Amino acid sequence: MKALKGSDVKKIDLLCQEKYKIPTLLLMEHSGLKVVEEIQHYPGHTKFTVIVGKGNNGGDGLVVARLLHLKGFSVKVFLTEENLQGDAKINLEIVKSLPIPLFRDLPSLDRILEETDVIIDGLFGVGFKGTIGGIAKEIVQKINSSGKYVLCIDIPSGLAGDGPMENREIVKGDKTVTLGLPKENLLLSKGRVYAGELVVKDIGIPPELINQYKTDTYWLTEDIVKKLLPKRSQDSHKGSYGTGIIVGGSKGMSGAVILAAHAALRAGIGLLYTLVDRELVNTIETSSYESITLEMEEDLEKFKPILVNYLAKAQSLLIGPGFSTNNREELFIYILNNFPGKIIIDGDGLNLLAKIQDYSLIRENHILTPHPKEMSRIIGLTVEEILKDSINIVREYSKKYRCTIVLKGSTTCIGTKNGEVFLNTTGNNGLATGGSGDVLGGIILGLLAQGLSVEEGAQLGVYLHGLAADIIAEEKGYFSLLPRDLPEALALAFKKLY
Ligand SMILES: NC(=O)C1=CN([C@@H]2O[C@H](COP(=O)(O)OP(=O)(O)OC[C@H]3O[C@@H](n4cnc5c(N)ncnc54)[C@H](O)[C@@H]3O)[C@@H](O)[C@H]2O)[C@@H](O)CC1
Ligand SMILES: Nc1ncnc2c1ncn2[C@@H]1O[C@H](COP(=O)(O)OP(=O)(O)O)[C@@H](O)[C@H]1O
Ligand SMILES: [K+]
Repeated sequence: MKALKGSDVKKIDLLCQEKYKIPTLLLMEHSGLKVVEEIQHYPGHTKFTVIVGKGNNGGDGLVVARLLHLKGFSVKVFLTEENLQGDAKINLEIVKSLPIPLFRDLPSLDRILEETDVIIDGLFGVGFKGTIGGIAKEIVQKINSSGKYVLCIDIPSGLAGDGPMENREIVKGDKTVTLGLPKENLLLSKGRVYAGELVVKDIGIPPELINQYKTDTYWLTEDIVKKLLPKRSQDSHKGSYGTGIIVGGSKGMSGAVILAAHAALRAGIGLLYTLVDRELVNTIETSSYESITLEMEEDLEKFKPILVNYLAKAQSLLIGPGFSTNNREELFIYILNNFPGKIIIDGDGLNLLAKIQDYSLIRENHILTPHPKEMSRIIGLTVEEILKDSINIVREYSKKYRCTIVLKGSTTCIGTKNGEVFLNTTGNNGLATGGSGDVLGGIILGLLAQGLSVEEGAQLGVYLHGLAADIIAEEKGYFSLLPRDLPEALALAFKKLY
């Protein structure tokens, strides 16, 4: 599904009017209807307060107030400004002609909120810019301290639709009904905290317009990833599903390779090699039956001719899980320069990259899979700076390095060399255990071996990894989920998509 920037909303409004002759007043009516439709899911809530700001978000709020009143609910409107314009003004006049109580003085707000079941936030929409101050700031504070159920129209007031999310007063919603298409920041980890449950509602924008409208950010939804599934056929053999190599592991960190190996195998790979230090060979052998274990030699010069043969076997390579960064530089550089296939650089592979600081090693068929701290080591911004504006930062660096970047988190941002960003929201806090990232690397490795491009493998892999965790959590909850559970649950995740 496409995700919009604040500026896209205005452009889409204009296209609706000019190309499809749909007046914005109709879109506003539709928006109000869809918000009310969502409110009706909550029986027992009969008293509503709508907070109305001076823009079109306030106009949507006024439609909601009218429709709730017509349905017989008790509705109060708190107006921040008398002087509304355009469609919002028309809706204010309608509300004024009905017996809906209107309030304007701030001191009355505490009492009104006290008496309400649900607060509907129509203070600011995507037209919000800069910082929040004055009366608006006080209103947001009152909403947030009310303890009442808060439903945000389009976006929580104070949250920017796209771009950097500043630390300031923002409405904390229980639910956000976003209109037409989701706005970029609603899908990021930080924005999701304010949005609460996110519901996307169709407001009558013609599908032709949406299909033709170009965006460079997408929400990874089932319809997108389904198309990326590798094909399997009855008439096939292990050679049909590709070969991959995992280069990783070190003393005390053999588990990372085992997790990645199980994941690659459950992702459908035909043949899997692991390349590890001599002291790990036995451990890997006894834990991963289906993979073939290759032994790394300490003297790189002597090892090179053997290594070249190993590398020639595979289409995809994962380097980094549990690899350690001690004395690995030369081997790392050699592999990056001599493996022509698709490479996933994860964990200590990324730390080596940050240590070596030679980003010319990165090529188009490489995927970097950093968590925010690893990203910070590579690009030199702080974790906070990265999380505040992840979409634009991932876009900038995946274009700059001309590769695919998977910035992991509760929302994972995938940037491609062409500047597209895909946002993934499958997955849950059960994944917040060391080892989950190793499983992700393995899944992507398996998909790349089966012929997916780096862009496709990253999208499908990240989606499946989260979906596997969601499938487990549905039955068993979040606390006890372990990375080792994920490879097995992948089977159900694939089945859900096929
Ligand atoms: N195509 C769509 O998606 C549609 C969107 N509509 C609604 O329209 C909204 C956007 O409307 P607008 O562009 O009027 O914008 P908003 O309703 O977000 O309001 C912005 C208003 O607040 C003021 N403002 C901005 N930043 C401020 C700040 N920091 N402090 C104080 N005041 C500030 C602006 O000057 C403007 O008057 C959407 O979020 C949505 O709710 C619907 O009405 C219909 C169709
Ligand atoms: N709260 C969460 N919600 C969804 N996904 C999460 C959450 N926490 C972690 N993850 C996912 O788990 C994985 C963790 O990877 P990483 O940080 O590299 O850890 P590891 O040390 O296990 O390799 C990533 O894919 C990330 O997106
Ligand atoms: K709002």
